[in-house]
Amino acid sequence: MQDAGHIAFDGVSVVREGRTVLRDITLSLTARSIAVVGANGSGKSSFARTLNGLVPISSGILSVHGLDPSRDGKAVRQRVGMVFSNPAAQVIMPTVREDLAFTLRGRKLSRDEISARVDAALEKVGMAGLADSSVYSLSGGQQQLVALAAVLIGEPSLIVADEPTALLDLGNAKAISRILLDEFDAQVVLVTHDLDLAKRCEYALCFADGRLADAGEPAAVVERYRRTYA
Ligand SMILES: Nc1ncnc2c1ncn2[C@@H]1O[C@H](COP(=O)(O)OP(=O)(O)OP(=O)(O)O)[C@@H](O)[C@H]1O
Repeated sequence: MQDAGHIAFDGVSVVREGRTVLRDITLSLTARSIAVVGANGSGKSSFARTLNGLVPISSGILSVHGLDPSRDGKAVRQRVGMVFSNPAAQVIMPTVREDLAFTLRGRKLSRDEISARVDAALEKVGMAGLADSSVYSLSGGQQQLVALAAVLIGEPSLIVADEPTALLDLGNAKAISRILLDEFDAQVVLVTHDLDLAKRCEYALCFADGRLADAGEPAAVVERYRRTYA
């Protein structure tokens, strides 16, 4: 597709419950990995959620890989995978295998194809041995790996991860960030308060009070963000 890997905001604002939470955002993103940093309440999650239409924009024009999230909802949801901090809220079906297979509903795949894709996705996140386990018997970190596998299995062209490592121990946090930043070969938008993680992305955005306060090379953006609190 012509616009693969291209996210464009043109004068986008978002009003939630009468309050402007994103103001006049204009940017063009083609980097493979994009960190989103900023203070609590600065608009990072609202920004992330516009990308798959979870939060509708109120004005301006938004194009995500050539799609308009407010109009092409179904296509956008197939193409844009979301990962949040709370894994328990993301797993839907009782067993790991069922949960991953659920993502593929409506894709007209045979049972064998579904099974092969489930196994491959679990292999990618290092959970191959737990396919038939109950999701509820897993640790939070393992559940987050399942949630990520459930996104990967849909072969999205963009993953939007909102604080995906916030509740995880160091080992699981490293596993999630390695998969997202080193192994996944499409685009990633990563909202994070972990500034070292942000620096590992190719590009960074910093929000302040609903405005795009800074954008550019991650180490420089992080350093300027740190200085605002010095
Ligand atoms: N569902 C909602 N309805 C109305 N306003 C909301 C809603 N969710 C968030 N907001 C408001 O939007 C503003 C931006 O919130 P958002 O969650 O986007 O910020 P954030 O930068 O992700 O914050 P944090 O780092 O705390 O997660 C805040 O003022 C918040 O109160």
